[in-house]
Amino acid sequence: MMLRIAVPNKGALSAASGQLLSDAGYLARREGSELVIADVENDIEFFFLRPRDIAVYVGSGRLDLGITGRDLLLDSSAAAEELVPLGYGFATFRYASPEGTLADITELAGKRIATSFPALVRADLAGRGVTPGDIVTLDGAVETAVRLGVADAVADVVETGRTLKAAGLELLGEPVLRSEAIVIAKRGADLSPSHERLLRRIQGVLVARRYVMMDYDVPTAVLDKACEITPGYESPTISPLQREDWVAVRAMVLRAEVNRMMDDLWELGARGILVSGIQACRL
Ligand SMILES: Nc1ncnc2c1ncn2[C@@H]1O[C@H](COP(=O)(O)OP(=O)(O)OP(=O)(O)O)[C@@H](O)[C@H]1O
Ligand SMILES: O=P(O)(O)OC[C@H]1O[C@H](OP(=O)(O)OP(=O)(O)O)[C@H](O)[C@@H]1O
Ligand SMILES: [Mg+2]
Repeated sequence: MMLRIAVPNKGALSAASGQLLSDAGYLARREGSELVIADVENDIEFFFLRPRDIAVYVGSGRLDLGITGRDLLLDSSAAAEELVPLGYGFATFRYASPEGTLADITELAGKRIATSFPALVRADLAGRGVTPGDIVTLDGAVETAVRLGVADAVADVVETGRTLKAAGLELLGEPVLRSEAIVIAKRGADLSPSHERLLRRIQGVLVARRYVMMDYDVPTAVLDKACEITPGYESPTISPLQREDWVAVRAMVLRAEVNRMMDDLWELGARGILVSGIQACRL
């Protein structure tokens, strides 16, 4: 049977999820409005659904895998679990209250809290032993709830913090959780070879985004030290050079560390240091 995958149809996770699947070699939405597309060549159907509903479909077992936000999964009561963090859609989930009113999360006791994530908030407050006055469940734009007098504080997704600030709210306490886009599956489900293949493709894209390939030449005398700087993903490749007492080294390195590594290698005596992108990989 065709693999069935749930993908966010709009909102903060939609464009990056489409890009990820397209980079992994799957068919992309042409109109941007299709509800379902069949990628016959890869034997996969993609269902474009509301990100909040995706855990429900996957938890029910009707869809094999889905992409959603960690916060949305935790707020749902679906029998679904996180398999792979995807490295985009980063946001924190936080409490906020009008500037200068509350100093600590414990002061939420007895207060009305507006949120689109009632289960997440209930569980978090219960874990802290704080009993709220009421949880006011709203569909969105919860920051406005305080100004309009239906709540004393909010619990919401915060990325830049601009929306909160504009509403005259300030952060309260540390983040409840750090969210990002994730791949989910039905809890405890066995993964078939075709599930595994899709996950390997996605992992391949994620690694190709995070790593680059580094090549350099180094005197044999300092090879060990050079390999400590660039230990590679598994192990660096060492090749002979025509020039005596020198070798060529090739290693995958984290993109974020490239410049520091090049400085260190140069000071060690390495030369001909080249960095190139990884188009795709399976590791
Ligand atoms: N700046 C952001 N604003 C909102 N959600 C974000 C942001 N950055 C990441 N996310 C994540 O996106 C997911 C929410 O998606 P989205 O906002 O598309 O859903 P929604 O609020 O139900 O829909 P919409 O806002 O389109 O009505 C959550 O997992 C959230 O953590
Ligand atoms: O910290 P910021 O960068 O300001 O982003 C966070 C805001 O973005 C989201 O709203 P969204 O646009 O999804 O609207 P919604 O509240 O209707 O879901 C979220 O609910 C916050 O309101
Ligand atoms: Mg939203």
